[in-house]
Amino acid sequence: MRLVAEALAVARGGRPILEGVSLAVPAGGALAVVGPNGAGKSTLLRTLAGLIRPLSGAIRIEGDDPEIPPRERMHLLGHLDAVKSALSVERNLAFARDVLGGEGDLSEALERVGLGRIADLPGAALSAGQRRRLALARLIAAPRPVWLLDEPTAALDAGGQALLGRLVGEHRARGGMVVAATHAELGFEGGATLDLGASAARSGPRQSSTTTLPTASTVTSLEP
Ligand SMILES: Nc1ncnc2c1ncn2[C@@H]1O[C@H](COP(=O)(O)OP(=O)(O)OP(=O)(O)O)[C@@H](O)[C@H]1O
Repeated sequence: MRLVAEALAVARGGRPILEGVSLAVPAGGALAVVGPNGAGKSTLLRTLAGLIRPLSGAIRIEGDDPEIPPRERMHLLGHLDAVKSALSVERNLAFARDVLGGEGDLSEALERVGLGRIADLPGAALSAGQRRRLALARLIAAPRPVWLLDEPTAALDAGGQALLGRLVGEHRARGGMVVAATHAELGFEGGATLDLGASAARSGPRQSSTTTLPTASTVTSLEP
């Protein structure tokens, strides 16, 4: 499989944000999307995820069943971790798994992200880092080949960041693809970078950005 976006142009609120943005992420590949505040990193991820319709351009997953829309192959881990306050941690995960269509074991996923002991706690009681860990559990409980991660280290402690690194490494080793918007160094081994531009916050839409990535054979797992 290969995630491909070609010549994306995206506007928000009637204002052009992205123009001529192309990328390609092969199986096992990782792409860090960087740029200053307002550059359009989240906009790009939301567009890839099918939440924003581009003005022009194309998004596809090569090598996949053409009948399946790309968005159904993607996980978006956004700024808002979408935790339902009244539901327990485990019910939150069950809900997300049902919506996303996964079959992963809930208890295993919660153990993996360090939330096993608070599976019965209501979502409202979670700290910011715990909410983020619950979001990571969704990646495990409902496996999908493309992970779109928006500032994935936000609110995570050192252990949580190491966990994220291991999960990403395992996902890539299985042939999964990762696109991460970030201000931090994520250390994705063998990954590529897409820079949405230094003048982003002040001027017009991002100029054409194209990146290609190493083939899967050159991409190995990520060290924690
Ligand atoms: N709902 C919206 N309506 C109109 N404009 C929006 C909307 N959401 C974002 N924008 C604008 O789109 C531009 C890109 O925003 P985006 O959130 O994609 O940037 P970003 O690179 O992720 O920024 P940050 O590093 O601050 O998270 C900004 O100028 C922002 O004001």
